Amino acid sequence: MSKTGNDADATETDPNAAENPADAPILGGGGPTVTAERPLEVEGLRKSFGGITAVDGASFHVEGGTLTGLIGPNGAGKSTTFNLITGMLSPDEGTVAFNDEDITGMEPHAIANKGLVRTFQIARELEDMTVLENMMLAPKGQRGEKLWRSVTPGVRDDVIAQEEELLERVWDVLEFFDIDHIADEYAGNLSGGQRKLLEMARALLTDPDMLLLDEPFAGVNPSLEKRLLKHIHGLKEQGYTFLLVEHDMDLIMENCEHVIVLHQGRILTEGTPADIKSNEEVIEAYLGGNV
Ligand SMILES: Nc1ncnc2c1ncn2[C@@H]1O[C@H](COP(=O)(O)OP(=O)(O)OP(=O)(O)O)[C@@H](O)[C@H]1O
Repeated sequence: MSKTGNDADATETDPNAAENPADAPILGGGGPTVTAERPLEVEGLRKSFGGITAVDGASFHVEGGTLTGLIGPNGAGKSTTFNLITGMLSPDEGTVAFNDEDITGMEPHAIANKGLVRTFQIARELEDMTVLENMMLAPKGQRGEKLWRSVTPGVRDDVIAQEEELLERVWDVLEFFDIDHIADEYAGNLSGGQRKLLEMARALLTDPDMLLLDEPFAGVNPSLEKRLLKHIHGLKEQGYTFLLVEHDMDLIMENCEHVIVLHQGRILTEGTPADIKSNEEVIEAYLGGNV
């Protein structure tokens, strides 16, 4: 696989994108370190903003090694729930446990260090850096921070060895996402879909056990969407756990094994895609909502 060239659009049209998850690639040397049977357990989560109760006593869990969908009409509380889980917001009530540890109210970086990671849009200031530079910065302040912290000051060989180790891992992840050939491209020049791949690659570099994906397919063309899904299924096969917020109902129904429905801050119901599709309450919530 070439590590040179600036064909920024090459990843947009991959005729070889696998449709069968069994054909999905496997990331060498990766895999989650700890995965509890139920890595994520949310209990009685509540959050109000002034008079608006965004999350109103939500309880649910996510099984390890699954792709679980979190859906609901606009304003149902999905983003707020993500923010409460990842420490961006503190709940008024309730608890969040990750890998059997109470992480309620912890700082976002502490939660990421534990292996619960959310994908983030590439910040404006990172757009002037290349894909490779973006990747090299990714572990700092997140889970890979331990790699940097453990460097003894003044011991140059250690620093070099650790940088080499990081670089090797970076190339592994870039190759896994098929974006190694645009490593020298500025992040600001990437297409919407390529950014999404880079965002996920950065998140993966932090050695997560579980990834929270907030509309990862927004603005992504169908062929790249297929590729992103292929990667997600490949990672799932390796034991990674995913919680996905997504408005495209067909995509959720075709790809998630379990679906949780939020409505007005509460869990309306949960089950297999087939259960959810035929659930009258869900249909009503969506018809009443502004989907
Ligand atoms: N910071 C905030 N201040 C005030 N109200 C907020 C705030 N964040 C969310 N809300 C309100 O809380 C409710 C839930 O919002 P949230 O964004 O969590 O829903 P959502 O399911 O993610 O919606 P969407 O699908 O439209 O993104 C909405 O009524 C929203 O207006």
